[in-house]
Amino acid sequence: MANNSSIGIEWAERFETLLDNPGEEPAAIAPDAPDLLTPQEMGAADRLAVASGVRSSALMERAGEAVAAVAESMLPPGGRVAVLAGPGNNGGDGFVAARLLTERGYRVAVFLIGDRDSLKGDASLMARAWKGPIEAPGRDLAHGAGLIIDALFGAGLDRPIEGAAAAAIEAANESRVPILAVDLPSGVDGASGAILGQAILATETVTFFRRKPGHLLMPGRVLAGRLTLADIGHDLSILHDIGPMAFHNSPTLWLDGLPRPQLDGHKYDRGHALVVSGPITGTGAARLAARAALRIGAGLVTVASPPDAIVANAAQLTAIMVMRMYEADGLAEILADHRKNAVVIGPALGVGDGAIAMVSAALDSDAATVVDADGLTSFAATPDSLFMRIKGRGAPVVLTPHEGEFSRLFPDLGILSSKLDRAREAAMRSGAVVVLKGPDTVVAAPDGIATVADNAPADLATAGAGDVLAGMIGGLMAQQMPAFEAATAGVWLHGAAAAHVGRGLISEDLPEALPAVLSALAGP
Ligand SMILES: NC(=O)C1=CN([C@@H]2O[C@H](COP(=O)(O)OP(=O)(O)OC[C@H]3O[C@@H](n4cnc5c(N)ncnc54)[C@H](O)[C@@H]3O)[C@@H](O)[C@H]2O)[C@@H](O)CC1
Ligand SMILES: [K+]
Repeated sequence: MANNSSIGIEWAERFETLLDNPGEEPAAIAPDAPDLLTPQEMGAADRLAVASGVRSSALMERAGEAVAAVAESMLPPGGRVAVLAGPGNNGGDGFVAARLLTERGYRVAVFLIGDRDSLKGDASLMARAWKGPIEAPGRDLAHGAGLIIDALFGAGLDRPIEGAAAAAIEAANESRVPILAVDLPSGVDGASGAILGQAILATETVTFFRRKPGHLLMPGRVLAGRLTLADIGHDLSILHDIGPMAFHNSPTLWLDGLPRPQLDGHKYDRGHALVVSGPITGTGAARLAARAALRIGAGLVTVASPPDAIVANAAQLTAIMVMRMYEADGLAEILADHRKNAVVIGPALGVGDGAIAMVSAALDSDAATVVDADGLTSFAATPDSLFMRIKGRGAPVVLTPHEGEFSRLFPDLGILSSKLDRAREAAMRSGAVVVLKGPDTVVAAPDGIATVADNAPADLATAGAGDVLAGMIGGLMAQQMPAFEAATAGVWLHGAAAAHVGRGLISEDLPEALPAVLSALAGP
């Protein structure tokens, strides 16, 4: 099916290349290593490392060492550190960091939730290697401390935090002392970024081998603070066995596939994007999308305009063409010209039967289609009819809902706490690539491959920004970029364009910032 993604496959191939050329492999883990491992996958990675001959206690020692190193960067020698240790291996990392920091001249107090004798395995081993006192945490646990190390819960968190652990988290947060979280801020679910009961608000977090989705998804991203990724001895080949399905949205993933104008190329080689305009009262959204499609490199862009809005559109467009469109039949006629190979429909389209008919006409064509905004909301009562049309066509479809539009099309998926799972379920159900927008935009393909973006500045929450994104994705698909890659690249470029503009951003600025962003990506 045309919607299928190739990022997972490409990434797997890159690992093959890395494994075949070990000399080219960087010694330290690249900070933009894009794969994300769920806590379950990370558990598998730990087991695979141990199976390959690495001692589990060595992994924990290195994890504690990485925590101690970051702690040293946060507090001068001689400072007081309060380590909060939990009942599992996250606590074990805390005991290692406590011992190493004591050896390096820090004054360390360890507070344990639970009972030392109940600790198991490596955590028990590391607790025995800690020669200092162990206290039960009270309200004053942070008193006099210059740093708190949060080693309460990490990957093993499996229920809401309450009781003594919740009280310790509350005391730590209220103390205003900087907090260094081990692996995850305690209380944050590593798979979803959701808070289970109560969570640490960390200044910094050290995690191991690869980031977890919870480090990028909200609110986990905010609770984690600055993130350090530490290599604790996992071999990269492990990733090959695990086959991660989620990735941090970064250019590493899609830059090779980003369309570039060719010297011997022609504008007709770069596709023709059609953007459907709303009625006379709502034409600006289509023009924003059209401008974005042109800026991102589509060879030709046309706005299909209802007759009553044609003057408004024509008066404000120059390089972009305008065509008169008589409702759904008119759209079908325009799209019968197969050179128009991508269509963006939905921004300011209006909600109702007219919009349903027009989206259906777009989906009956051969053009790659982006359905956004009113185009989505119009199917709130009949989402299955939308999904049937998507599944019944050959060309790819990208749906770009924000949370509100998403809940109208997929009302039952609200119970899933993970945005990743919501987007994946929606992609599977609809047959489309789903872009679930927000500060942590997730792009998911029907086969389960997904990306999470973290580069959107707060300024991007402005009127019309979604129209620009839809146009960018449509413009990339007009240039033959596959749907999942186009959506992922579009989301990142959208965030980068907003960051380039900075404060005072309005949506009109976003297409205008693309040349600088694209040029920077293209290199010297
Ligand atoms: N497995 C390994 O080989 C390694 C693990 N490492 C560390 O180990 C951590 C994972 O260790 P674990 O799997 O032991 O998990 P955790 O240490 O995160 O917590 C597991 C323990 O907490 C309990 N628990 C879970 N939720 C709770 C709640 N809400 N209230 C009270 N108790 C709760 C569980 O029953 C279990 O006893 C990682 O986050 C990482 O910090 C590192 O040392 C590196 C090596
Ligand atoms: K933690």
